[in-house]
Amino acid sequence: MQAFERVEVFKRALFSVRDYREKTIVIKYGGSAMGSEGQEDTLIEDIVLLKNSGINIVLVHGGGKKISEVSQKLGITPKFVNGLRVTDEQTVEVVEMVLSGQINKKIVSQINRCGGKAVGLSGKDGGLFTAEKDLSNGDIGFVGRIKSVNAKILDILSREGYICVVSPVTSGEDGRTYNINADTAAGEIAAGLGAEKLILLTDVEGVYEDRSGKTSLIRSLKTERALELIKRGVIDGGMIPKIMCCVEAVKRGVKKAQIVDGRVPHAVLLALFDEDGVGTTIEK
Ligand SMILES: Nc1ncnc2c1ncn2[C@@H]1O[C@H](COP(=O)(O)OP(=O)(O)O)[C@@H](O)[C@H]1O
Ligand SMILES: CC(=O)N[C@@H](CCC(=O)OP(=O)(O)O)C(=O)O
Repeated sequence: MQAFERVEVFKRALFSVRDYREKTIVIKYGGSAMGSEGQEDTLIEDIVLLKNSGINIVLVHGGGKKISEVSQKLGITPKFVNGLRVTDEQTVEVVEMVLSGQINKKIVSQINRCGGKAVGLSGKDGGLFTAEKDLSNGDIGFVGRIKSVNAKILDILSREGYICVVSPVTSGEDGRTYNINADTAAGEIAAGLGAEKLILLTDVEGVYEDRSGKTSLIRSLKTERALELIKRGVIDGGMIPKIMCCVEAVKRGVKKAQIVDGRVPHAVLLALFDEDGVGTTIEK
């Protein structure tokens, strides 16, 4: 790259940092993007760098793959309805152990080791989420629907320099533990905080129009077309809750939502500073 081209890149990045300063970016880190070689270190680095540049970061993580692995070891066969895990009493215990225990604490300690200040929260902590049983897909057990997000707790921690790392497990008003899809939780948090952007990191480049080939990556998607692609069956499985949460988030005031390949090193920096070059952007 020539010197003048490099300068252009620096300038673009500096202007973007200025535009995002003091705004909130919600990042959802999906289980299927976890564990690719070297990628996790760059994600943690990016998050700490962005926070140090004055951008508020909230990281919501999933861990569906790991939950399925542990469940299978315990003789439970994972079952999904429209991308949501059928969650019986035994499964919800596995979900809480894996998400709020193992994965949340691992990410918190990685951020702290990298020079950031991270706090791990589940929906239970500080009353982050109020929830009730989600019956929109029939009765699929202890799957929750978020009724409200306590944005204040996230604001207080953010203002004090903390990066909030959120596990999508919470209690319902009935005192039971509920499993919430991490995309849905991230969308609710983004809407609750009036975030500038919601970034979903996953294991595909973005949304494909034709699942068989890379050439069909959709760069930009309006909410109506996104819903139509679900109806036509082009979008299915774990991509359904992703699209639904993006659609809901942008309807409720989040400026943009982006689905990007989280297996790529520095995926978050690319999503913020090379917006047109990566993933699928969902706008109203
Ligand atoms: N139209 C589509 N374009 C891309 N991926 C799709 C589409 N429809 C369904 N998918 C599936 O959605 C998956 C991502 O969802 P999921 O496995 O739940 O990831 P995560 O763990 O990141 O939440 C992709 O790996 C892909 O198999
Ligand atoms: C209700 C429901 O489906 N909950 C999810 C929560 C974890 C998650 O969403 O993880 P990913 O982002 O890695 O898919 C589950 O049990 O798998």
